[in-house]
Amino acid sequence: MSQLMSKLDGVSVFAPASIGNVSVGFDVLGLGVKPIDGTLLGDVVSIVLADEDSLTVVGEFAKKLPGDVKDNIVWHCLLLFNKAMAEAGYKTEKLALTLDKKMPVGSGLGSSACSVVAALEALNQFYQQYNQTGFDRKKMLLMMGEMEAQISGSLHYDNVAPCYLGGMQLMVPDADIISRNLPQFDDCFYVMAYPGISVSTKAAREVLPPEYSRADLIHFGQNLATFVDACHRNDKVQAFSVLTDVVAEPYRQHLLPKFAEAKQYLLSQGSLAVGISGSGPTLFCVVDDEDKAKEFEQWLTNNYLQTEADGNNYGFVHVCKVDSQGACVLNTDT
Ligand SMILES: Nc1ncnc2c1ncn2[C@@H]1O[C@H](COP(=O)(O)OP(=O)(O)O)[C@@H](O)[C@H]1O
Ligand SMILES: N[C@@H](CCOP(=O)(O)O)C(=O)O
Repeated sequence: MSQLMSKLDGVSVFAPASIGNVSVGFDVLGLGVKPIDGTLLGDVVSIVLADEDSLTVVGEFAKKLPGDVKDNIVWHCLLLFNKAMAEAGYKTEKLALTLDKKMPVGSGLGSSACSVVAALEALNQFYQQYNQTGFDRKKMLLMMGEMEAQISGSLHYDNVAPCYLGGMQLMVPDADIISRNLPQFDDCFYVMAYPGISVSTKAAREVLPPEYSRADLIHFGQNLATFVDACHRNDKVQAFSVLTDVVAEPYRQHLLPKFAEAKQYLLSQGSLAVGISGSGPTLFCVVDDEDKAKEFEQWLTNNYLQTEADGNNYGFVHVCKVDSQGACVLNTDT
């Protein structure tokens, strides 16, 4: 073991928060985000060689996760990764995993995706460094999608893809590609307001209607197509002018106290767009002026945060920019 340990002390991977749907692309559009003040908004998974497989959960939101670590999605990621390694004929080792759960659960910030991506990428990085085995981008995305589906009840890549790859990701119906990067607007700020209450993704999917009208279908297709076209032409005004959600927001906003009032206020004050991040309750607001972003951060802190049933307030607001890097290995001294 000591000879093996000297070969590789361990690996830590950070996976960032993301905005699922971005209003116009239900289940098919997602954006990785990072706070401009350097806060690590995302989960970290660290791995070292051990005598037994184990998972330890630490961090601010550890207590919100299942008590038995075998119910934690990170544990399922280890099982899935080991199975894939065996199928590929690669050797695996006993590992001690630590999840630093920095992300609130049921927040609309892609919390489960952060854990899934950090875990699978940490395992992949570990084996790439340890014995030059592991998987390519496509296999990794497929495993990430499988884990996200297990936890949320349906397959959607709009959190795992931007969390893993960074930037704005558009899911394409081609099993060889899965996701394509869309050009983004470098001068835009995304003010992310997590009110501190939890909304389960599964429950927020169940409130959606099973069918949509022809008018909604046309509206949806036109908004998404116009947004994608505007991103490619670097036309910020056009892009954000069509950021309207006809699929989820009308049916979910009643789950988000004060969302409608906050949206109305922020749009009246010059925000380019306001929407529900993922399935909520986090609100995102787009602006292209840093002072305005900070002004909205303060307003949302005063007006959008809520008190949980236990009397605590777990909410926060961050001014973010696009995270173009996605999941990354942290230096051991980070
Ligand atoms: N590592 C983990 N991170 C997040 N959720 C987890 C994890 N492990 C298990 N869970 C469970 O998965 C569910 C995730 O809920 P979900 O609403 O999908 O969260 P989010 O929208 O924040 O990704 C919760 O019931 C949570 O207890
Ligand atoms: N497309 C999904 C996104 C869920 O995101 P989360 O951050 O709430 O897990 C949906 O809208 O259901």
